[in-house]
Amino acid sequence: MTQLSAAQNKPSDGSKALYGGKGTRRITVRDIALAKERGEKWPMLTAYDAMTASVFDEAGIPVILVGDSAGNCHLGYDTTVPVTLDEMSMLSAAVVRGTQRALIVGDLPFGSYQEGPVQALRSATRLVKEAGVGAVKLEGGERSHEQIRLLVESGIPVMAHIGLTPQSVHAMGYRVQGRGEEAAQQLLRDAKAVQDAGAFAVVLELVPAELAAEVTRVLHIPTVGIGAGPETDAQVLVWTDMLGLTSGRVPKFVKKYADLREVMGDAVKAFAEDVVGGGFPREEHSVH
Ligand SMILES: Nc1nc(=O)c2c([nH]1)NC[C@@H]1CN(c3ccc(C(=O)N[C@@H](CCC(=O)O)C(=O)O)cc3)CN21
Ligand SMILES: CC(C)C(=O)C(=O)O
Ligand SMILES: [Mg+2]
Repeated sequence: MTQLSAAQNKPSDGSKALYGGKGTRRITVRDIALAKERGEKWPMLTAYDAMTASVFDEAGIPVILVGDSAGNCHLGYDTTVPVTLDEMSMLSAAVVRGTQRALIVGDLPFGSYQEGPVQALRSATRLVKEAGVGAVKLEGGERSHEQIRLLVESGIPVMAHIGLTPQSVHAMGYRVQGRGEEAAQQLLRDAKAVQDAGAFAVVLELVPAELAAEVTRVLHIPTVGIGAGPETDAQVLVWTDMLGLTSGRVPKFVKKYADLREVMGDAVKAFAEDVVGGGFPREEHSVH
């Protein structure tokens, strides 16, 4: 177990930062808390399989979310709503196996915690014991504070998620949250509720940048923005969006860092043309 030096406020194993730090020791929620004290920003990405997660882990991404966005980005559903706990457990276990350093956060899917704290604990325990995640995430502010409290009391770190909560798409749509004085006050109450319940971080999804900045100043736990402007402590994107693999429309807050759909499509067509035209396999790909 690596000792943390309170005086330096740094991990004492030589790693300087969540991103850019060294070593393969698993990052913990304690490391996340210290990053906020240092005023350090950090990146988070989703992943749904071991291979992709290993790329992000080797690139130094300190926190990987096994998002229920797997529903529409990996499993072919239209939304996150149909995703099951069995599916999340299987995908989360793969991401844990593919990584050494990143803190792995498993999303609790719709229907696996809404019944109450006991159901939430049963579901989160499965992700911790079967999949090996270091933390879980669930949606909702004031409405989920009892679930968060019991999980944290039971020893399971919780990342909260407020603002746009996609599991409620049939009730709220995919609309910006926290616009107007009343909605802004509700978002601030939600943020304080999850902090008071013991969450170690909170995702702010699709909220005005000024409001996300205010929440980030008011809270002592880190905020993780997605469509929430530049002032949050961390930023998260869905990996298939930022690498250009998502089919169809992506939210406007996404920055596309590569076009893997084009790269993969071109490569697959080159293979197909080789097969049809006799360009593959050649002598060097053959055995005798
Ligand atoms: N591919 C993908 N990317 C995501 O970021 C994502 C998912 N899927 N699935 C789960 C949730 C759903 N999310 C969404 C889905 C739609 C919008 C959207 O349509 N937003 C509009 C703005 C709406 C408004 O202005 O009120 C947009 O044009 O971006 C945003 C976030 C974020 N998450
Ligand atoms: C967009 C992030 C925060 C998420 O919840 C997911 O990918 O499921
Ligand atoms: Mg999610």
